[in-house]
Amino acid sequence: MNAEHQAGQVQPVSEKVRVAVLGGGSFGTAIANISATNGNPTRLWMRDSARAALCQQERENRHYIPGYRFAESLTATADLTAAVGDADIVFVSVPSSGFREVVNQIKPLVRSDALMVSTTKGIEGLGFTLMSEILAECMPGHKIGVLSGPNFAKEIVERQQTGTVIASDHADLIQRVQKTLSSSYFRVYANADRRGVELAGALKNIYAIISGMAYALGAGSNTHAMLITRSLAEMSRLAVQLGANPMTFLGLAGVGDLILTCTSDLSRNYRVGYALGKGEALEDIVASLGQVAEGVNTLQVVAEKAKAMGVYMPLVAGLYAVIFKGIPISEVAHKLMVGEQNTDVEFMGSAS
Ligand SMILES: NC(=O)C1=CN([C@@H]2O[C@H](COP(=O)(O)OP(=O)(O)OC[C@H]3O[C@@H](n4cnc5c(N)ncnc54)[C@H](O)[C@@H]3O)[C@@H](O)[C@H]2O)C=CC1
Ligand SMILES: O=C(CO)COP(=O)(O)O
Repeated sequence: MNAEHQAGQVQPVSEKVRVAVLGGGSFGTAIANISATNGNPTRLWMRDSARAALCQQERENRHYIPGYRFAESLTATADLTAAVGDADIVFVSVPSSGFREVVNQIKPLVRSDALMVSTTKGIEGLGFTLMSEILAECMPGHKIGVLSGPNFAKEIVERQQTGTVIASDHADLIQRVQKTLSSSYFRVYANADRRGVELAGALKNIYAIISGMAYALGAGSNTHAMLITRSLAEMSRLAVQLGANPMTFLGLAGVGDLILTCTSDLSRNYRVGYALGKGEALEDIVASLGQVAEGVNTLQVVAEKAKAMGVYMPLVAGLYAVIFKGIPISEVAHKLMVGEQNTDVEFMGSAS
């Protein structure tokens, strides 16, 4: 059950499930409404009670996704016990910075057989911990999954045909999530490589920043193609060292999400890179974004990890030098092009 194309093997599961989605931002709202549109009683939890009440009253999350009408089965709430108490599936869709805090809050409230799924694309700095590892650590005994793919919330709510990936060691979790979320515009593929799918979703944000920066500096099509391809090589090189399946990087959660976020200004990470390329200061960019761009934190965590593990990641090192050491982009770009040639083996495994 390793390949994405095996999504077609869903067993019929007739009953609807009770769903909780934690995090009332763009993606949490989109996932919750997909589930509710499929008829599943779904609670969307947000920490701000005034906003939850407003969303419930207006039947939309006007702040994050204006005009996206809530399905009848969707309830917005700030009551965490009510949200997760009877849930069959809990999706955690808060940014990585708040993930552990939220998981610790729900720990005593969730049913022992509830399926836990992270949709968050980030890495916790302390110990290079993935979100599913936080779930495993804080909620032992629960079946855990990761949902990731080329999935702009804005396009999901427009019902643009979209593919995503649910990754888990547990076939029944995969089937449940497929049944809960699948529709004519949202296809959910299966993958048993949880680690690879999760790493891919987090790592691509770094390269989206680089692509946005290159675009701002007027890079041509040759440059963009080189950047995206070398990004894929670099991210899979690290992930394989961390136990991921390289094939995952040829799928939707890998190259699919990388292409999406490296080529579209709907990506917040791409927009951060674009603004950096135009000379704006990082603090100003992040402050004006109003939404999370996980790539900046992920960059720091990954740069340290690559150094500690001795994994060759020149693009990560280059972006780190630009953002955190103040080295001019032109200098870094020049070094990347004329650096030691013998380390630039194109394919993994064919070491020089
Ligand atoms: N927006 C998108 O297209 C996609 C986003 N993602 C991932 O989903 C995660 C969430 O992203 P978005 O919903 O887009 O972010 P967002 O910035 O739109 O919303 C984040 C939400 O989480 C809430 N939040 C932040 N810290 C919290 C805490 N400690 N406790 C409770 N709530 C907290 C915020 O108040 C806000 O409602 C990120 O890791 C992102 O990479 C994944 C796929 C697509
Ligand atoms: O992960 C995403 C789409 O798949 C969203 O990317 P951004 O966080 O860069 O907007």
